[in-house]
Amino acid sequence: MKVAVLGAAGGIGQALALLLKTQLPAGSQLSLYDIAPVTPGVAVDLSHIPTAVDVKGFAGEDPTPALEGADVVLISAGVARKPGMDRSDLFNINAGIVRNLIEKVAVTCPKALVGVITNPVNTTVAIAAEVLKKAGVYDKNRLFGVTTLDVIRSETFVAELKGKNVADVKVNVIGGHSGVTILPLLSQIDGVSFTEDEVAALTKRIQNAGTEVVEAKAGGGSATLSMGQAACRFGLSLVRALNGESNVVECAYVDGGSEHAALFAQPVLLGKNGIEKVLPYGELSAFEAQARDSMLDTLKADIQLGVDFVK
Ligand SMILES: NC(=O)c1ccc[n+]([C@@H]2O[C@H](COP(=O)([O-])OP(=O)(O)OC[C@H]3O[C@@H](n4cnc5c(N)ncnc54)[C@H](O)[C@@H]3O)[C@@H](O)[C@H]2O)c1
Ligand SMILES: O=C(O)C[C@H](O)C(=O)O
Repeated sequence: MKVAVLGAAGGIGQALALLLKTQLPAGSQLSLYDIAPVTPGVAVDLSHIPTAVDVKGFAGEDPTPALEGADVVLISAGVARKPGMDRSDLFNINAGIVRNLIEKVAVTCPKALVGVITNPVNTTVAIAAEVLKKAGVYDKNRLFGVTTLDVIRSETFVAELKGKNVADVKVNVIGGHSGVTILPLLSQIDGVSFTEDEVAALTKRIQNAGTEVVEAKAGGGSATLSMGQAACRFGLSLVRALNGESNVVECAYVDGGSEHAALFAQPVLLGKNGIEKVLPYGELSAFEAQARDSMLDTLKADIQLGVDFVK
């Protein structure tokens, strides 16, 4: 099994690479790529950790050597927010970065499962899909926007608020990955109930959690460590499914035939070919149904921006 991380010298990339080096199954290969010249050194550093995961690092303009033979590609290359910015403000720089990297994926490892972390995810995944279509290798079951951070935040905040063991709290988050498009389904959590005020406040906190980190880091970037953990969880789920494990389910932003938008985050069952089945997200409360419906104009506009960028 070979996992490639693109953007591997960055805040997310290094945290993710460390977690993968310690948690990928024995015999896996970890392939790190970044334009930053330090990247081979990051790989040497990780290679001293005693696990049976082989690590190689590549720098420079061309990601091809890192992508050769990759089964899973996780992309966190690009710029991060500073206070006062929205994720959409990253579009101008990150759109071109994702397009160029996916063009290489299309040629080098078109069958890989690809997880896009780079923001604005609502748009960069649309860009990735269009690039893969243009190259004639698009498989909607193999492309994912990584929204796992919204899931782990929801689980953490709910456990904190309700005094639960976080290991017992499971939350699905649907929609997209920015502001009002992030919709945690709090009404469905087993054994937990909320007042209307709690639902409103918690939903808002989860939607603004990225900004909470950006402001706390005060110009030093956005979530990197929690995102490294989230991306590791998602990447390992892809690997487990590729290795034949059953019942691997994650929420992700996918082209899953949603009635709401061309790309929509919801739970998916993962298998050897990526998405095995798009799962229904269940019944919504009145609050959630209203929130879902009112996010759709924003989500569709974000997707269209990506489609237009490639066309
Ligand atoms: N999906 C999510 O939930 C989520 C969460 C947090 C951050 N993000 C996004 O992830 C991205 C990365 O965040 P970060 O904190 O790691 O940023 P960072 O600046 O620390 O790291 C980004 C890395 O990308 C590299 N890079 C830039 N252009 C590249 C290219 N063309 N090819 C390869 N590498 C390239 C840089 O050299 C840098 O090492 C941002 O867009 C951020 O908004 C997404
Ligand atoms: O908020 C950001 O800019 C980064 C990321 O999308 C997050 O949710 O933390």
